[in-house]
Amino acid sequence: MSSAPAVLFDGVCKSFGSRVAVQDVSFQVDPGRIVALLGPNGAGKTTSLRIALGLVTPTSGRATVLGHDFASLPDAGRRVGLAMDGIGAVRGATGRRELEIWARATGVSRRRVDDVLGLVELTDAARRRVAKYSTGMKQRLALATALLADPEVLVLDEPTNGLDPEGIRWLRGLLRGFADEGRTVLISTHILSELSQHIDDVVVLDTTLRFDGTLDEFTSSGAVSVEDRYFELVSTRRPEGSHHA
Ligand SMILES: Nc1ncnc2c1ncn2[C@@H]1O[C@H](COP(=O)(O)OP(=O)(O)OP(=O)(O)O)[C@@H](O)[C@H]1O
Repeated sequence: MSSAPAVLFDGVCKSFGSRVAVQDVSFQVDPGRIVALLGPNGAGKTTSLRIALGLVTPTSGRATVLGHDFASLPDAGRRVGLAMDGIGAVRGATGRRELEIWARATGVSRRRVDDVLGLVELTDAARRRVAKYSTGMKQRLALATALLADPEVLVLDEPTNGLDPEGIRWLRGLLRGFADEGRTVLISTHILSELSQHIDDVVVLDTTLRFDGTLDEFTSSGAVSVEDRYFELVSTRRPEGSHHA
């Protein structure tokens, strides 16, 4: 496994026309950590993740994953697992079929498809069409896709959306087991409530970097609630139209 930072942002800026989405953001995500990327709607979280994954080119600065620009990361498709909106869905396919397509694309054995279906507890639903899945089941399938190649880094956009409390608890255990093996999880979220249960480090963005440290530092060792600290750090009123659909 790589000894480089799992993810590194170095002075990253991104503007879309005159709109500044991300401004001079630098932080590092270390291996073996579960890190939450927090911020209000339109704060630049998705843009930042897309920059790290080579899907968006920064206006200036640089982001690396496992020590490389994503585009030049050897074996990137297997070393980094992604669960983001718009990635994965294959029209009309069953859960198993969708995973098989991804397995073939990344050179993963079909046996691993059964393994990840078991890991995300979708074995019994594997032959049903994804279109009929509940939101929580779709989240599990997205996670299965991300885990397929047994990656070193997992990047998950809002992974608890649609999960019930039992599902959230299950996800927590799964991610902790993953990080305990020295792998890294970067989660983008704006759900604060369950953070304290499964996060090691916190990065707060609101166009600029507002915080980067451990959860313990974030809450001043429990003296301040996650919510109170968050609202101290971000602007609560956002200009009209700052949130894209
Ligand atoms: N492709 C694009 N073209 C123009 N503007 C964009 C584009 N992508 C993002 N933006 C703008 O950049 C800013 C940051 O958006 P981004 O999606 O990164 O925020 P976010 O923190 O992920 O928000 P949310 O929590 O609502 O998903 C917003 O003002 C958004 O409107």
